Amino acid sequence: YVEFSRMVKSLKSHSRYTTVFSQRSIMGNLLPKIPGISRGRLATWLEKHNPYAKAGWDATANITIVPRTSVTLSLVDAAAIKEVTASRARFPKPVKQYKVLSFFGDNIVASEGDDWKRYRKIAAPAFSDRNNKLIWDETVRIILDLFDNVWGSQESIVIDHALDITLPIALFVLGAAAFGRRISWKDDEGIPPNHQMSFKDAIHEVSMNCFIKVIFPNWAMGLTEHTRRVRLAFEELDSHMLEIISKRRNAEKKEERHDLLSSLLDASADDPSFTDRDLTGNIFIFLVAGHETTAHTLCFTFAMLALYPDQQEILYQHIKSILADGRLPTYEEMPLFTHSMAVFNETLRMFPPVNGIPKYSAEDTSLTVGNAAGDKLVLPVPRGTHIVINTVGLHYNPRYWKDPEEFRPSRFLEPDWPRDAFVPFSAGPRACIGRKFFETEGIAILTMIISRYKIEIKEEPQFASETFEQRKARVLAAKPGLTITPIRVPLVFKRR
Ligand code: HEM
Repeated sequence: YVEFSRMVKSLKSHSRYTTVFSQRSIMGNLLPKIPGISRGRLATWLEKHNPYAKAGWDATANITIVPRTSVTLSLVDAAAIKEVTASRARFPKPVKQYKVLSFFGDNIVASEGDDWKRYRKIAAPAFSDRNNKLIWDETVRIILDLFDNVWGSQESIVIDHALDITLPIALFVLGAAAFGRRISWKDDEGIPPNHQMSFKDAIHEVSMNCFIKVIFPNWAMGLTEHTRRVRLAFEELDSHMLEIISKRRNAEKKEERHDLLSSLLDASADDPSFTDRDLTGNIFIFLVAGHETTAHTLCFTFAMLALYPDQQEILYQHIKSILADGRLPTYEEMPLFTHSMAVFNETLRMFPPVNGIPKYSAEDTSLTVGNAAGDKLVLPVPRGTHIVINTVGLHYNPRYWKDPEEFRPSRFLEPDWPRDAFVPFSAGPRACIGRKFFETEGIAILTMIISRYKIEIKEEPQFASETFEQRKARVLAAKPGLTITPIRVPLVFKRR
């Protein structure tokens, strides 16, 4: 209580609001917006920069009572965010909040201090240029497989929800580039002896149902057929992973492989304290961290290009200028696809999958925040204060982004775009280690699809009379998930 009252006092007259439940509590995540009780799960996404404009400062404070009395400082000021992300010791990650992600073992995401340093050091070589080349080549193979063996000679392909293709694409790339296991669109692998599920089915079930494992304790997973299947998938993926590891360790002839698992195995060979559990924990976390984030970003990117055909045409013309003869793009050409990168950056600005990045203050300190008028305010930040980097509020902050509601990829082609005000991958030493992984697969996917197909929104009779704004709101509607989730993006891919 003493700590809490010190935190509240330190806010002096700074803008604050009180709710019973914090966003960190289960109820805070379940309840809708009820003034004084809960902010609602989608609050950060829906409110964007508005609460800060109203408060007159690019930081607001939320006083909460459950799970315990606390003050959460939410930031949309680029300089303050840079300071927080750069100072890992002063503003560490509240790892307790991530412990639920340790089902397969401790890992890089759910650790801090020396453990995290060790994991990061071992994981870093896995995200090398050689792995990026593998990601590119595997992505090209997966998209060609989609074109040839799923879409075939059809002139137009109707997809009821774009996630139906972006989730498998992201999963197949992870299967190949993280686990070294190729998965194809059509083939159904059989169930190997000693297993009740194939690797493909286990990895699919696990990645689609992570949130169930996060929410339900193990005993409750036995209650329904669906949760029992999810539990089985987790057990099966665990044993598939351990088998892959043991096969690689015991292989007589070591193949030269560049997938994440092989790199982790090589890098951990000199560290006897790095166990198989550390390996499964870290490989699994790449799946959690890299699947939904990538699939949702691809889905919103396709939706935006379909909603804004002029932007799609600019992108198509740029891709065509590089691949004039219709050939496949190569990894070496990746830096040339500047428009593809700009489209992704603009989508990640408008739809950052991770809406809030949590930190806390490990000492009594202060942060300087600004406002639209150019004033500065020094906010005392007592030890124990929770901090949230609000990526949505920052990305829609008009101090940094002109007309933030507009989809304008060209802003990322300007040499002086505000880099500190763009943090979809966080920043500083704990920034996303998979950023280049995503960019590599993303550019290969977008370039191949746009060079062959024109993306349009599916026309449906029941929506014939809607305005552009209504259509946009419908197509871009999102719900909460591990990351912000598009509800239904119906598209048509028309062969060019
Ligand atoms: C659009 C794609 C992606 C986005 C927007 C994204 C975003 C983020 C963010 C915001 C963080 C910081 C989280 C925090 O501090 O709580 C993070 C960390 C991380 N991401 Fe990503 N990510 C993406 C793709 C990937 C991929 C493809 C992988 C791996 C294959 C990956 C692996 C990781 C890992 C291991 C961390 C923890 C790093 C550490 O703590 O040292 N991410 N990501």
